[in-house]
Amino acid sequence: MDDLKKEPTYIKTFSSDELALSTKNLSVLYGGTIQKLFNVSLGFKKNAITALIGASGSGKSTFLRSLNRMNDKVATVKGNIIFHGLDVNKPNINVYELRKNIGMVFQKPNPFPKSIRENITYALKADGQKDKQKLDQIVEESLRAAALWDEVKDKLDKSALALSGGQQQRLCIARAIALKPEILLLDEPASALDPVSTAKLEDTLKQLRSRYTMVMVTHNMQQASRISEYTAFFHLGHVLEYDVTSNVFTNPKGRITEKYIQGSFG
Ligand SMILES: Nc1ncnc2c1ncn2[C@@H]1O[C@H](COP(=O)(O)OP(=O)(O)OP(=O)(O)O)[C@@H](O)[C@H]1O
Repeated sequence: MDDLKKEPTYIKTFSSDELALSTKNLSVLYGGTIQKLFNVSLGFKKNAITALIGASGSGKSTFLRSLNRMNDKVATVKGNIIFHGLDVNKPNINVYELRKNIGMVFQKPNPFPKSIRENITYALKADGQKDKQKLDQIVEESLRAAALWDEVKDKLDKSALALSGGQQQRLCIARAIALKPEILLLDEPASALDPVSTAKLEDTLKQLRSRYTMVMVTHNMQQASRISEYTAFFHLGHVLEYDVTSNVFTNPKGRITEKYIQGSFG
Protein backbone atom coordinates (compact mmCIF):
# COMPACT_ATOMS: atom_id res chain seq x y z
CA MET A 1 0.00 0.00 0.00
CA ASP A 2 2.88 2.40 0.73
CA ASP A 3 4.11 1.75 -2.81
CA LEU A 4 0.69 2.75 -4.04
CA LYS A 5 0.77 6.12 -2.26
CA LYS A 6 4.04 7.03 -3.99
CA GLU A 7 2.86 5.83 -7.39
CA PRO A 8 2.10 8.56 -9.94
CA THR A 9 -1.37 8.17 -11.44
CA TYR A 10 -2.45 9.41 -14.81
CA ILE A 11 -6.13 9.46 -15.80
CA LYS A 12 -7.07 10.64 -19.27
CA THR A 13 -10.16 12.84 -19.42
CA PHE A 14 -12.58 13.64 -22.24
CA SER A 15 -14.92 16.55 -22.91
CA SER A 16 -18.54 15.87 -21.96
CA ASP A 17 -19.50 15.73 -25.68
CA GLU A 18 -17.09 12.86 -26.22
CA LEU A 19 -18.28 10.81 -23.26
CA ALA A 20 -20.74 7.93 -23.44
CA LEU A 21 -20.50 6.99 -19.77
CA SER A 22 -18.46 8.04 -16.78
CA THR A 23 -17.98 7.25 -13.12
CA LYS A 24 -17.15 9.56 -10.26
CA ASN A 25 -15.61 8.20 -7.08
CA LEU A 26 -17.03 4.74 -7.60
CA SER A 27 -16.30 2.51 -4.62
CA VAL A 28 -17.49 -1.04 -4.06
CA LEU A 29 -17.74 -2.91 -0.76
CA TYR A 30 -18.56 -6.58 -0.38
CA GLY A 31 -20.31 -7.74 2.80
CA GLY A 32 -20.85 -4.09 3.73
CA THR A 33 -17.27 -3.55 4.91
CA ILE A 34 -14.70 -5.18 2.63
CA GLN A 35 -13.73 -2.50 0.14
CA LYS A 36 -12.47 -3.79 -3.21
CA LEU A 37 -12.80 -0.71 -5.40
CA PHE A 38 -11.60 2.75 -4.33
CA ASN A 39 -12.95 6.02 -5.75
CA VAL A 40 -12.63 5.14 -9.41
CA SER A 41 -13.37 8.07 -11.71
CA LEU A 42 -13.19 7.14 -15.39
CA GLY A 43 -14.88 8.39 -18.55
CA PHE A 44 -15.51 6.20 -21.59
CA LYS A 45 -15.28 7.73 -25.04
CA LYS A 46 -18.18 7.27 -27.44
CA ASN A 47 -17.70 4.69 -30.19
CA ALA A 48 -14.39 3.45 -28.89
CA ILE A 49 -13.23 0.24 -27.26
CA THR A 50 -11.72 0.72 -23.82
CA ALA A 51 -9.83 -2.19 -22.27
CA LEU A 52 -9.67 -2.75 -18.52
CA ILE A 53 -6.48 -4.58 -17.61
CA GLY A 54 -4.81 -5.58 -14.35
CA ALA A 55 -3.86 -8.60 -12.26
CA SER A 56 -6.39 -11.13 -11.07
CA GLY A 57 -8.44 -9.66 -8.23
CA SER A 58 -7.57 -6.03 -9.07
CA GLY A 59 -11.26 -5.11 -9.37
CA LYS A 60 -11.86 -5.01 -13.14
CA SER A 61 -15.01 -7.16 -13.12
CA THR A 62 -16.25 -5.53 -9.94
CA PHE A 63 -16.04 -2.18 -11.70
CA LEU A 64 -17.52 -3.42 -14.98
CA ARG A 65 -20.48 -5.16 -13.30
CA SER A 66 -21.27 -2.00 -11.36
CA LEU A 67 -21.72 0.02 -14.55
CA ASN A 68 -25.08 -1.56 -15.39
CA ARG A 69 -26.00 -2.34 -11.79
CA MET A 70 -25.21 -6.05 -11.95
CA ASN A 71 -23.66 -5.74 -8.48
CA ASP A 72 -26.82 -4.45 -6.83
CA LYS A 73 -27.57 -7.67 -5.00
CA VAL A 74 -24.01 -8.67 -4.08
CA ALA A 75 -22.27 -5.43 -3.10
CA THR A 76 -22.63 -1.86 -1.93
CA VAL A 77 -21.74 0.48 -4.77
CA LYS A 78 -21.05 4.09 -3.76
CA GLY A 79 -20.41 7.06 -6.01
CA ASN A 80 -21.87 8.20 -9.32
CA ILE A 81 -22.35 6.55 -12.70
CA ILE A 82 -23.26 9.22 -15.21
CA PHE A 83 -25.15 8.25 -18.37
CA HIS A 84 -26.84 10.96 -20.44
CA GLY A 85 -26.34 13.42 -17.61
CA LEU A 86 -28.20 11.20 -15.15
CA ASP A 87 -26.70 9.42 -12.15
CA VAL A 88 -27.83 5.85 -12.86
CA ASN A 89 -26.45 4.62 -9.55
CA LYS A 90 -29.45 6.15 -7.77
CA PRO A 91 -32.11 3.85 -6.25
CA ASN A 92 -34.98 5.28 -8.35
CA ILE A 93 -33.41 4.12 -11.64
CA ASN A 94 -35.25 1.44 -13.64
CA VAL A 95 -32.46 -1.13 -13.82
CA TYR A 96 -34.23 -3.16 -16.53
CA GLU A 97 -34.38 -0.11 -18.83
CA LEU A 98 -30.79 0.75 -17.98
CA ARG A 99 -29.59 -2.71 -19.03
CA LYS A 100 -31.31 -2.33 -22.40
CA ASN A 101 -29.04 0.67 -22.95
CA ILE A 102 -25.97 -0.82 -21.32
CA GLY A 103 -25.77 -4.47 -22.36
CA MET A 104 -23.40 -7.11 -21.07
CA VAL A 105 -21.56 -10.09 -22.53
CA PHE A 106 -20.04 -12.51 -20.05
CA GLN A 107 -16.87 -14.58 -19.91
CA LYS A 108 -18.55 -17.88 -20.69
CA PRO A 109 -21.02 -17.89 -23.58
CA ASN A 110 -24.47 -18.21 -21.99
CA PRO A 111 -27.11 -18.57 -24.70
CA PHE A 112 -30.59 -19.51 -23.53
CA PRO A 113 -31.41 -23.21 -24.11
CA LYS A 114 -33.66 -22.14 -26.97
CA SER A 115 -33.36 -21.73 -30.72
CA ILE A 116 -30.94 -19.24 -32.25
CA ARG A 117 -33.91 -17.10 -33.31
CA GLU A 118 -35.52 -17.18 -29.85
CA ASN A 119 -32.26 -16.11 -28.24
CA ILE A 120 -32.56 -12.86 -30.18
CA THR A 121 -36.33 -12.37 -29.95
CA TYR A 122 -36.88 -13.38 -26.32
CA ALA A 123 -36.24 -9.99 -24.72
CA LEU A 124 -37.86 -8.13 -27.62
CA LYS A 125 -41.08 -10.12 -27.20
CA ALA A 126 -40.96 -9.60 -23.43
CA ASP A 127 -40.69 -5.92 -24.27
CA GLY A 128 -43.92 -6.04 -26.27
CA GLN A 129 -42.64 -6.48 -29.84
CA LYS A 130 -45.12 -8.81 -31.61
CA ASP A 131 -44.68 -7.90 -35.29
CA LYS A 132 -43.18 -11.03 -36.90
CA GLN A 133 -41.71 -9.14 -39.83
CA LYS A 134 -40.04 -6.65 -37.51
CA LEU A 135 -38.71 -9.49 -35.32
CA ASP A 136 -37.31 -11.31 -38.39
CA GLN A 137 -35.64 -8.11 -39.47
CA ILE A 138 -34.02 -7.58 -36.06
CA VAL A 139 -32.86 -11.23 -35.98
CA GLU A 140 -31.11 -10.77 -39.31
CA GLU A 141 -29.67 -7.34 -38.51
CA SER A 142 -28.33 -8.44 -35.13
CA LEU A 143 -26.80 -11.65 -36.46
CA ARG A 144 -25.22 -9.77 -39.35
CA ALA A 145 -23.80 -7.15 -36.99
CA ALA A 146 -22.32 -9.93 -34.85
CA ALA A 147 -20.83 -11.53 -38.01
CA LEU A 148 -22.81 -14.72 -37.46
CA TRP A 149 -25.59 -14.50 -40.06
CA ASP A 150 -23.83 -16.41 -42.83
CA GLU A 151 -23.04 -19.28 -40.47
CA VAL A 152 -26.54 -19.68 -39.02
CA LYS A 153 -29.05 -18.30 -41.51
CA ASP A 154 -30.17 -21.81 -42.52
CA LYS A 155 -30.65 -23.07 -38.99
CA LEU A 156 -32.28 -20.25 -37.09
CA ASP A 157 -34.77 -22.61 -35.45
CA LYS A 158 -32.12 -25.07 -34.28
CA SER A 159 -30.85 -25.02 -30.71
CA ALA A 160 -28.31 -22.34 -29.87
CA LEU A 161 -26.56 -24.90 -27.69
CA ALA A 162 -25.50 -26.82 -30.82
CA LEU A 163 -23.29 -23.90 -31.91
CA SER A 164 -19.56 -23.82 -31.22
CA GLY A 165 -18.33 -21.77 -28.23
CA GLY A 166 -17.19 -18.96 -30.51
CA GLN A 167 -20.51 -18.91 -32.36
CA GLN A 168 -22.37 -18.95 -29.04
CA GLN A 169 -20.38 -15.94 -27.88
CA ARG A 170 -21.17 -14.04 -31.09
CA LEU A 171 -24.84 -15.03 -30.58
CA CYS A 172 -24.66 -13.49 -27.10
CA ILE A 173 -23.33 -10.31 -28.72
CA ALA A 174 -26.18 -10.43 -31.27
CA ARG A 175 -28.66 -10.92 -28.42
CA ALA A 176 -27.29 -7.85 -26.63
CA ILE A 177 -27.25 -5.79 -29.84
CA ALA A 178 -30.89 -6.69 -30.65
CA LEU A 179 -31.95 -4.40 -27.81
CA LYS A 180 -30.07 -1.53 -29.49
CA PRO A 181 -27.87 -0.62 -26.54
CA GLU A 182 -25.50 2.32 -26.69
CA ILE A 183 -22.90 0.60 -24.59
CA LEU A 184 -21.65 -2.97 -24.48
CA LEU A 185 -19.80 -4.24 -21.43
CA LEU A 186 -17.67 -7.28 -22.17
CA ASP A 187 -16.16 -9.36 -19.36
CA GLU A 188 -13.27 -11.34 -20.85
CA PRO A 189 -15.45 -12.30 -23.83
CA ALA A 190 -12.77 -14.40 -25.51
CA SER A 191 -11.28 -16.18 -22.53
CA ALA A 192 -13.17 -19.42 -23.19
CA LEU A 193 -12.47 -19.41 -26.94
CA ASP A 194 -9.79 -20.99 -29.14
CA PRO A 195 -7.47 -18.70 -31.17
CA VAL A 196 -9.54 -18.91 -34.39
CA SER A 197 -12.79 -18.06 -32.60
CA THR A 198 -10.98 -15.32 -30.68
CA ALA A 199 -9.79 -13.74 -33.94
CA LYS A 200 -13.35 -13.83 -35.32
CA LEU A 201 -14.71 -12.29 -32.14
CA GLU A 202 -12.09 -9.54 -32.26
CA ASP A 203 -13.01 -8.80 -35.90
CA THR A 204 -16.65 -8.59 -34.86
CA LEU A 205 -15.86 -6.14 -32.05
CA LYS A 206 -13.76 -4.00 -34.40
CA GLN A 207 -16.67 -3.82 -36.83
CA LEU A 208 -19.09 -2.87 -34.06
CA ARG A 209 -16.91 -0.11 -32.71
CA SER A 210 -18.26 2.58 -35.04
CA ARG A 211 -21.76 2.06 -33.63
CA TYR A 212 -21.22 1.14 -29.99
CA THR A 213 -19.16 2.21 -27.05
CA MET A 214 -17.47 -0.84 -25.60
CA VAL A 215 -15.76 -1.46 -22.28
CA MET A 216 -13.93 -4.77 -22.15
CA VAL A 217 -12.13 -6.59 -19.36
CA THR A 218 -9.27 -8.64 -20.73
CA HIS A 219 -6.32 -10.58 -19.36
CA ASN A 220 -4.86 -10.75 -22.80
CA MET A 221 -2.58 -7.79 -23.32
CA GLN A 222 -2.05 -8.53 -27.01
CA GLN A 223 -5.81 -8.44 -27.39
CA ALA A 224 -6.04 -5.10 -25.58
CA SER A 225 -3.38 -3.61 -27.85
CA ARG A 226 -4.96 -5.12 -30.99
CA ILE A 227 -8.47 -3.84 -30.55
CA SER A 228 -8.77 -1.13 -27.91
CA GLU A 229 -8.18 2.59 -28.34
CA TYR A 230 -7.94 3.28 -24.60
CA THR A 231 -6.72 1.20 -21.68
CA ALA A 232 -7.24 1.53 -17.94
CA PHE A 233 -4.85 -0.28 -15.62
CA PHE A 234 -6.37 -1.52 -12.34
CA HIS A 235 -4.25 -2.38 -9.30
CA LEU A 236 -5.62 -3.42 -5.89
CA GLY A 237 -8.93 -1.71 -6.58
CA HIS A 238 -7.41 1.55 -7.81
CA VAL A 239 -6.97 2.81 -11.36
CA LEU A 240 -3.35 3.87 -11.67
CA GLU A 241 -3.22 4.69 -15.34
CA TYR A 242 -5.75 5.44 -18.07
CA ASP A 243 -4.58 6.56 -21.46
CA VAL A 244 -4.46 5.84 -25.17
CA THR A 245 -3.67 2.11 -25.40
CA SER A 246 -0.36 2.56 -27.24
CA ASN A 247 0.86 4.92 -24.50
CA VAL A 248 -0.01 2.47 -21.74
CA PHE A 249 1.79 -0.37 -23.49
CA THR A 250 4.83 1.41 -24.88
CA ASN A 251 5.34 4.28 -22.48
CA PRO A 252 3.60 3.60 -19.16
CA LYS A 253 3.83 6.46 -16.69
CA GLY A 254 3.91 4.41 -13.50
CA ARG A 255 6.37 1.81 -12.26
CA ILE A 256 3.63 -0.65 -11.27
CA THR A 257 1.96 -0.38 -14.68
CA GLU A 258 5.30 -0.99 -16.36
CA LYS A 259 5.96 -4.08 -14.24
CA TYR A 260 2.53 -5.47 -15.06
CA ILE A 261 2.95 -4.82 -18.79
CA GLN A 262 6.34 -6.54 -18.67
CA GLY A 263 4.69 -9.56 -17.10
CA SER A 264 6.41 -9.31 -13.72
CA PHE A 265 3.15 -10.08 -11.89
CA GLY A 266 -0.49 -10.84 -12.59
N1 LIG B 1 -19.36 -11.47 -4.95
C1 LIG B 1 -18.23 -11.24 -4.27
N2 LIG B 1 -18.19 -11.31 -2.92
C2 LIG B 1 -17.06 -11.04 -2.22
N3 LIG B 1 -15.90 -10.67 -2.79
C3 LIG B 1 -15.87 -10.57 -4.14
C4 LIG B 1 -17.01 -10.85 -4.94
N4 LIG B 1 -16.68 -10.67 -6.23
C5 LIG B 1 -15.38 -10.30 -6.25
N5 LIG B 1 -14.89 -10.25 -5.00
C6 LIG B 1 -13.53 -9.88 -4.60
O1 LIG B 1 -13.24 -8.59 -5.11
C7 LIG B 1 -11.89 -8.50 -5.55
C8 LIG B 1 -11.86 -8.05 -7.00
O2 LIG B 1 -12.42 -9.11 -7.78
P1 LIG B 1 -12.74 -8.92 -9.32
O3 LIG B 1 -13.40 -10.18 -9.80
O4 LIG B 1 -13.44 -7.64 -9.53
O5 LIG B 1 -11.27 -8.79 -9.90
P2 LIG B 1 -10.77 -8.95 -11.39
O6 LIG B 1 -9.70 -7.92 -11.55
O7 LIG B 1 -11.90 -8.89 -12.33
O8 LIG B 1 -10.14 -10.40 -11.32
P3 LIG B 1 -10.07 -11.54 -12.44
O9 LIG B 1 -9.18 -10.97 -13.49
O10 LIG B 1 -9.46 -12.69 -11.72
O11 LIG B 1 -11.47 -11.79 -12.91
C9 LIG B 1 -11.29 -9.89 -5.32
O12 LIG B 1 -10.58 -9.86 -4.10
C10 LIG B 1 -12.48 -10.79 -5.23
O13 LIG B 1 -12.23 -11.92 -4.41
